[in-house]
This record gives sequence, C-alpha cells and structure tokens, in this order.
Amino acid sequence: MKNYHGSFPLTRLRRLRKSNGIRSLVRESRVSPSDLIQGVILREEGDPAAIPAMRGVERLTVTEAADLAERAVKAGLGGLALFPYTSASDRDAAGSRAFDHENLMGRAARAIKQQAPEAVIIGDVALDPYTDHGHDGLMGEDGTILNDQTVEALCRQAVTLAQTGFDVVAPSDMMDGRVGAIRQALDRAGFEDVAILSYAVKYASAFYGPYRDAVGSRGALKGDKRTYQMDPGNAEEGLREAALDVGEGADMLMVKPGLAYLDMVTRVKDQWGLPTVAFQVSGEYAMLRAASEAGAFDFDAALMEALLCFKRAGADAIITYAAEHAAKLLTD
Ligand SMILES: NCc1[nH]cc(CCC(=O)O)c1CC(=O)O
Ligand SMILES: [Mg+2]
Repeated sequence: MKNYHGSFPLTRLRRLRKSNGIRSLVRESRVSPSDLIQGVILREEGDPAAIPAMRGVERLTVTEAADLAERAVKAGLGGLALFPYTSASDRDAAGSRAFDHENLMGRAARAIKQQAPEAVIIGDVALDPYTDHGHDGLMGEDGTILNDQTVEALCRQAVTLAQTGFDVVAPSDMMDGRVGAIRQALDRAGFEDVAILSYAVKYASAFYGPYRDAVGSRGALKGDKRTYQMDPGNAEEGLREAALDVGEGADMLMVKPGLAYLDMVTRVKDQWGLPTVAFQVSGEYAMLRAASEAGAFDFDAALMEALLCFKRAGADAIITYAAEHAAKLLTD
C-alpha cells in the first residue's frame, strides 16, 4: 500500500467503475496482439488435422503454417511457437529425426521465413515428438531418463533448429544444465543471435493431455515425466530453477502451465525482471472449449479474461492456441 488511508464515504471505488470509458481509463493491465504467441501444431500432408479435445485448433501443414505466419505478422502477433505431430514411423529410441534439417520443423521454418520473413518463430527443444517412448530425453536401460546424454542431443537439436531459421529456441525438456550447454553450442555454431526461451519452471501436469494427442505422443508415452518435470506443490524450487537458467544465459523465462501457476509467473517476473512468458497449455484451451460448449460460459469472454489475468500476474507474453482468434477480438 502506498501510504493510502482512504475510507468510506470519502472513498467510493465504484466511482471508477461506472462506465466503459472510465473503466478503460483506469485499467491497469491490457492484452495486445503483440503479447500473444500462436501455438502451432504442424503435420504432414495426409496426416489428420483435427485434434478432438481442442475443437477450433487444427494441425497445420507447412503451407498452412506459412499462410498463418503471414496473417500473424499482419495482425501484429508476437510470434509463433511450433510443435510437430510425428507418427510412430518417425520415432526411434534416439529421437533421430530431431536432428534432420528436412523434418517438419525445418521445412516449416524455411517456408515461414520465405513467406513471412518478419515472423518470429520459436522452436521447441525436447525429444518427445521423436522418441518411440514419448519422453523428452534419452532413456537408459533401466528406464531412467538420462540427463547429460540428453543435454548433448538437445544441443544438436537446438543447432538444427537455428540452422533452419528459428529465431528462438525453447528447451521444454527440464534436463538440468541444458540452457548453458545449448547457449555454448549455439555460439560455437555461429548463432550468437538466436535467443533462448527457457521453459524454466515447468510442472509435471495433467493439463498437457491434449497436447500429447496433438503431437502423437499419448500412445507412445511410457510412464510419466515426474522425474524431470516439477512437482506442482513446489514454488521455492521453481525459483531455483529460474535462477539456474538465468545464470546459464536464458534470455526469457517461461512458466508452464499458466492459469493454475500464476503465482509463479508473478514471482519469477518480480525476482528476475527478464521477459517472462506464460503458456496457456492445451488442457487450459480444452477446458475453455468444453465448458463453453456445455453452455457454462462464453468462450470469447472467458478466453480474454484468462489472457488479461496472465498480464496482470506479470507475464510479458502468452503462448496460446487461440492467439489469432484473440487478436481478432481485440481489433474488431
Ligand atoms: N516437451 C514437451 C512439451 N512441449 C510443450 C508441451 C505442452 C504443451 C501443451 O500442453 O499445450 C509439452 C508436453 C509435455 O511436457 O509433455
Ligand atoms: Mg532446470
């Protein structure tokens, strides 16, 4: 409190709520298109577009993604975060397709940069779309996810993404030490200007359910990700995660999921002051969709409220599958 001693009837807070105009005048947080990063699930021609739990979101071919990127630039969106749908035949124990410049991510990046050079594109760094066991890292013989070997693979993947044109790489795997290693690998390969958006504070969450369907990992995934993603009960540990990543050279920090973890958005932003991104994950989108389809509320109103609350909590940007739609609502 800033030395404020108001009391009723001198102070009536409703005075500043009485019209649209006055509410707008005193609004503390706003969402603008440039705050929004469009989440995009890529697919090969011939693979299915529909994602059943996420009506309104479709997997996009490379051509469709390039068209979307062009529209995103015109609409003033902040960027696009790309993820590939990968069928079982493109998966193996080593996640080899992650290092292939001709994979879906690479082809999409090149097509986007050709059609919409100004689009900011963010590439996820993690092996889960490419491994036959669906984990973000390499698996040892006893089934544990190997940290240091995985970090080497992630470095290769990050350099591959940079080579195909990504502006930002976003390690989402939660291995220890990967941000520093990726920074070094990028610099050695001449990509000093490629930024790292670290999924620094990422929880082992049920809210990723629809995403695993979307990228084709659901059937593949053996067990769960709790030996590397964080326990949802932990906040102090999240601050340590963020501190390590800042020290290792992260340019931006992410908190994920979003809505149920807004306390962490606030704390990470307050503590570090780095550009802080919140991810409105697949399950959050699915909840908004399902509830609105059940007649519980209006999708657009609930979506815009949630996005505004991310801003209020301190997020500088939000990854959402509804970015283009929200930007339309903001400008119409
Ligand atoms: N590295 C995987 C990854 N990258 C982004 C998401 C989730 C995105 C979403 O739910 O929208 C996940 C899922 C997971 O960790 O299992
Ligand atoms: Mg970490």
